[in-house]
Amino acid sequence: MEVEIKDITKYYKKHMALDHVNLCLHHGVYGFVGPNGAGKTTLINILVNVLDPSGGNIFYDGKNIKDDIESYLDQVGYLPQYPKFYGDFTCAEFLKYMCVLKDIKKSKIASKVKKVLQLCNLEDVQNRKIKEFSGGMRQRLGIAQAILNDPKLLILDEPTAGLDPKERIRFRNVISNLSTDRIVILATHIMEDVESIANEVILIQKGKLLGVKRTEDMLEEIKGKVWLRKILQSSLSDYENKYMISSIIHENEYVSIRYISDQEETGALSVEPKLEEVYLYYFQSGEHV
Ligand SMILES: Nc1ncnc2c1ncn2[C@@H]1O[C@H](COP(=O)(O)OP(=O)(O)OP(=O)(O)O)[C@@H](O)[C@H]1O
Repeated sequence: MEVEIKDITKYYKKHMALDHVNLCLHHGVYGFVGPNGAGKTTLINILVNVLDPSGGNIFYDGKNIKDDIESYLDQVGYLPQYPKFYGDFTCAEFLKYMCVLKDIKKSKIASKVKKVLQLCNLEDVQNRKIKEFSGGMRQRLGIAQAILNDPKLLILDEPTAGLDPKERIRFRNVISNLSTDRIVILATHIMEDVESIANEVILIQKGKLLGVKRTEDMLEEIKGKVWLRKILQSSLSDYENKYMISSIIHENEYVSIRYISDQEETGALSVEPKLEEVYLYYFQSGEHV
């Protein structure tokens, strides 16, 4: 299984939202990461055929998706950034309805719905109306509808935004269990999610692909560049002007800061980097990719 994104550009009027993006994806979970407005949703909308690119092509297993868009879309599952549901449907009714829209054979609907309810931990609430669902339950329902057709390419646009930690972990586990033998693209700003489930990270900024990196390689790259130091409150602004600061904890007249510096920082403690700090390192200046 291979998805190849070849030379994709997208203009919104004169604004270039994607600038000759080239990318080749194989099975596994990819974190799709970049600042607001980087072009993630635009590329996703092109991948799910909601938008046409201004230039370039997408190939699925070597075939241009435009040559047989129906067969390609049969392989795609998609959870949009802001999914809409019919609140008066029960969870199970909604999934059955989605099966019909997805053209799933009538004889298979009951077993498909049962399977996704189980995978997404929704069995207990299958007969409740969606309007009564919490944010986490809605997101799991969003995944459930996206995997009804057992897609080989599963695309999730910011699926854990707004979820509490327990629901996020639950959601991450669901995604991990789905990741064998398919491509999962997870667009997110939550680096903790990327760290715990993605094998590789696609980095995008201002419409340009910066690279595809393994999470452990990214962490390795900034090893020895993250520092912890206790400073006086009064010198905080100097540090803020000079460094990328990833955390600030106030303790009376002192502040504990974690910050990123390429230089050896005498008097500061070198600490294990977090993926959030990698994000800062890559995107604050854009120089490091
Ligand atoms: N329909 C549109 N018309 C005009 N410009 C658009 C449209 N959709 C997106 N853009 C612009 O294209 C660029 C990429 O937007 P996009 O939504 O793809 O970014 P994103 O990485 O998904 O951002 P976020 O993380 O905030 O969701 C931005 O500059 C945005 O303002």
